[in-house]
Amino acid sequence: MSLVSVTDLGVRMGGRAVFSDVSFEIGAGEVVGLIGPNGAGKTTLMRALLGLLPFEGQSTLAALPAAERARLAAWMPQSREIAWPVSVETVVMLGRVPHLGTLQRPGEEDRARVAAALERMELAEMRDRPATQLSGGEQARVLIARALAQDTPLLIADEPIAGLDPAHQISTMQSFAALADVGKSVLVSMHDLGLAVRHCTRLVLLGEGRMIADGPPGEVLTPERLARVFGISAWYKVTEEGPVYQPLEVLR
Ligand SMILES: Nc1ncnc2c1ncn2[C@@H]1O[C@H](COP(=O)(O)OP(=O)(O)OP(=O)(O)O)[C@@H](O)[C@H]1O
Repeated sequence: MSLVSVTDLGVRMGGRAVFSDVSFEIGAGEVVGLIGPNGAGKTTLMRALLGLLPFEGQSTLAALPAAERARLAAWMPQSREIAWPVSVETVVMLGRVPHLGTLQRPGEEDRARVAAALERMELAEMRDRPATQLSGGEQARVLIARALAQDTPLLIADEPIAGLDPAHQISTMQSFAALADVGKSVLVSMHDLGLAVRHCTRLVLLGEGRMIADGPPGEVLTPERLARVFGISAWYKVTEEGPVYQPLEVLR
């Protein structure tokens, strides 16, 4: 079953095409890493498929009414600023809004989902602190927890691990894998190719104004593509500890 399908998607901005003819589907149980150099159009692609900006082509998600879309997909944008001095728990509870009727107060299930998301992102002890007083990485974890609490079949996250310490980068990617294990899916943009190879079931590579590749990580990141698209070389090996991918040198 496909959770989202985009066909011939294209976006123009500032009078030029950011990308065109992008087509892919995300099924249940996938962690799809969206990779590509700065400016390749990763954020633009995510916003377009959510219907947050004008595009050419089709997106099944963008075609849905807003309320239905919020129950199908949680969106974690790149900007991390939490503007209001409300508690961590209150911010995470906002993830439950799509599940509440007008003027309906959160119930037992909502509180349980929020507690699980706080636990998952190791925020339980900070639940009463004003979110604005947390560090940048802690605020990012609060927003990931909010997206987890939304409890949607699909989570779309724009560079969620940027700025997190190594332990929280790994545990966040493991949280995404755990979602996939229970049949949910994640579309996650990221620059850390090592973590992408290790934790994503599939990679979509964006560059040169189009989708260059879509497939298993080891097949997408060939030395030729790495050199052409990112201008780097890398060392890759499937070890007893899982796949290890280490960027090495700049080639240009
Ligand atoms: N509002 C805008 N007007 C004009 N051009 C824009 C606008 N927003 C983005 N762009 C351009 O679209 C291109 C893609 O931007 P986007 O932010 O989607 O890239 P990205 O792959 O997410 O980059 P990064 O890895 O740096 O976050 C860039 O060249 C950018 O300059």
